[in-house]
Amino acid sequence: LLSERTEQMMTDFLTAVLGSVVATYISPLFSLACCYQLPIMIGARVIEVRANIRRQAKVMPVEENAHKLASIALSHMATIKAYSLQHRFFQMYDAALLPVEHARRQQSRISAIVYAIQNSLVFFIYMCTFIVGSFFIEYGYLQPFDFLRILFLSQIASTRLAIVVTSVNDIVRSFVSSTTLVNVLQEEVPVDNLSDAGLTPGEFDGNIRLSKVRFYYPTRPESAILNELSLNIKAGKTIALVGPSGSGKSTIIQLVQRLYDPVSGRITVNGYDLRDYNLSYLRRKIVPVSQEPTLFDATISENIAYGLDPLEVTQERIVGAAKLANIHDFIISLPKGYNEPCGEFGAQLSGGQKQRIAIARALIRKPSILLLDEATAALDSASERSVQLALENATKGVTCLMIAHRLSTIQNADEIFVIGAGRIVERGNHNQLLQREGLYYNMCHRQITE
Ligand SMILES: Nc1ncnc2c1ncn2[C@@H]1O[C@H](COP(=O)(O)OP(=O)(O)OP(=O)(O)O)[C@@H](O)[C@H]1O
Repeated sequence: LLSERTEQMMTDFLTAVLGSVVATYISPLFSLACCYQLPIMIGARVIEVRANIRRQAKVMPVEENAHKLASIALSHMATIKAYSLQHRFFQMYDAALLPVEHARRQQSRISAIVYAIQNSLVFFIYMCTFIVGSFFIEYGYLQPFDFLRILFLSQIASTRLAIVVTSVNDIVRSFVSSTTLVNVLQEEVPVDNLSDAGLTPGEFDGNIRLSKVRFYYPTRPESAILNELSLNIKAGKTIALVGPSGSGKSTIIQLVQRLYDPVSGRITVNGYDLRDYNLSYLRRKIVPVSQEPTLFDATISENIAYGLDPLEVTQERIVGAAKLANIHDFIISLPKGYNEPCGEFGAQLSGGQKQRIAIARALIRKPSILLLDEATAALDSASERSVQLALENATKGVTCLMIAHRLSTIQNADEIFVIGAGRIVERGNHNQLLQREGLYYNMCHRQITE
């Protein structure tokens, strides 16, 4: 009898333990799984995030267009006002933003539906649990106490799981963003502007040699811009590039700056291949002045010294560069002198003044090679004279490679290269080229008769 009682007790005990384990661990999970809470919540979130990401991918280029339009409008405000184009730009901007608005509305709708499902689902699950629980209790499959345990544990579990569900949003977003980021990081950069590697020789004489350079722009590999072009520029000389529009003059200047690398052939400066130099060293030695210099929304001093170590640049150096660039007298006539703001894109200055500040910015770097891409083309004849004077100062003792459409501005160049169809078709000084009566002669003749 004793053994029978003991056996019965043991069985009861084991059943109670097993039942309690099942009730504590398996039943709540089972009930949760049965209630579809987790899969539905996660599923809804994933659908929402994916839909939003897909929509975002479509919206992004549209948003970029709108941003571009806004920045064009800002930088050409004077032209827009002059031609009364404000209304047209408003319409274009509105039209550009319409698809964005549409997509954003769709995104909000999807988010609202998902939010509603998630929140009502909890109450729906309580309802299901009570219905199923009362059924089990009624038919003796479950004790009321166990049911309460299940309910209590499911609540704890669902709160924890809700945290997981909210993170799904971030996980999917991070996954998509990190994929984009990794793609960007893995993209091959033709010229790595941030690299610290490369030569920084103590001597930099300014000899430039282009040997059989072939080049096409990466976006247009089918049209060759330079065809095995070779030219040699001696240190300290002033060289002019002339030729018809689109013949590749600015491209040569960009290659010498190493904004691009030649497809084949070599460009050497100071005897070394451009690719071997440290880029920031190279950019200090080879300085460009373009037709429309970019000034920043900062003071004149800051614009002249832009990018240089503030500890290295004294006011004396800034003033020295401004004097050489023939702009000092104008600067000191301003109410705040060197601390006068230039305005956005240098809007508070004339074309000639901007150009001379840009020349001062180039000169303060003490370049060995100066690249002038139609530096006086946008100026009237009075401004051109003062900029020309600034350039004469700037080019003393440095190698200067210049492009000019007005051939009168390059007559004194040591050598003139006439570019045609990506090659050098004529070379010599002004008088030699006139005597040849070739392309240069015709260009000069056309400009005199115009
Ligand atoms: N970033 C670019 N991508 C693709 N093609 C370009 C790019 N820049 C210039 N080109 C093309 O390369 C050719 C040479 O242009 P480049 O600016 O060197 O000529 P250019 O002789 O300086 O002309 P211009 O005298 O009119 O300034 C042109 O046909 C031009 O359309």
